[in-house]
Amino acid sequence: MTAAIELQQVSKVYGTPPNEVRALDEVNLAVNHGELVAIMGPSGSGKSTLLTIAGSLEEPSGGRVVIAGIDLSRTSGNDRAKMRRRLIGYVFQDFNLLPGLTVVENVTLPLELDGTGLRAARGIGLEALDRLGLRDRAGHYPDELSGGERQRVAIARAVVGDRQVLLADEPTGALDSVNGETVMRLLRTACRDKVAGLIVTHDSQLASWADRVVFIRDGRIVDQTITPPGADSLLTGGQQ
Ligand SMILES: Nc1ncnc2c1ncn2[C@@H]1O[C@H](COP(=O)(O)OP(=O)(O)OP(=O)(O)O)[C@@H](O)[C@H]1O
Repeated sequence: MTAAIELQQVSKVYGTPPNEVRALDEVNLAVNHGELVAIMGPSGSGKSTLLTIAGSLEEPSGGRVVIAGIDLSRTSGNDRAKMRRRLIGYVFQDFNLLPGLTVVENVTLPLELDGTGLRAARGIGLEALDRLGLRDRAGHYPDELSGGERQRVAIARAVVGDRQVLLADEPTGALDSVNGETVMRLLRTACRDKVAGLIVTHDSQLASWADRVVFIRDGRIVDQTITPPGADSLLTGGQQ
């Protein structure tokens, strides 16, 4: 099976000698469709760099990134932008919702940018909101929502349409522990089928929602643990 995301010998060097920083050092990582992988590691170890490179928001200094079988180094800037809109969803700690758009408009924006008609986009957006328990908030503006609700809107926007890759950098960082658990459960659910998820978190309790936890230090993967099946349901007393 082709992995949804594949990093092959990926390195990233910022700056120039003598001030260069090797943020990633020949990282190999593959995430399959339906798999959720958590990245953990100390501050400055390269977690965010790994995520931005996996999401084609930055280019590696060496190595290859392959998304859904497509080698990004062999695509044009235009095609990469298209892939980012169509295949990859991003969830950030500060939600990144546009304040002047309603909840459903925020969710459907990536679809519309990609040419989906207004009505069709709205239908798909409402369905995604429904799945996240936010249908009744569709016409509200982001500043009328709680932090947990805003993060759920960001997840709806990230998984709407044909997304195959979900990338999240500290997606629960601004939330209390109850909302943090809810968001992790939703990310877990979003990654059950075709979507591959890669999340950065510093919270080992939340990381245990993932199928696999990858530990990174000084830009290198130093360890991996596989979460035993059913561990996430133990955390919630079986509620999914
Ligand atoms: N644009 C940049 N220019 C120069 N150095 C950078 C840049 N971005 C990141 N770095 C450096 O690369 C290294 C890895 O940074 P990165 O943000 O990936 O770490 P992180 O593990 O996500 O850290 P944190 O947990 O503190 O967010 C750090 O030493 C950082 O200072």
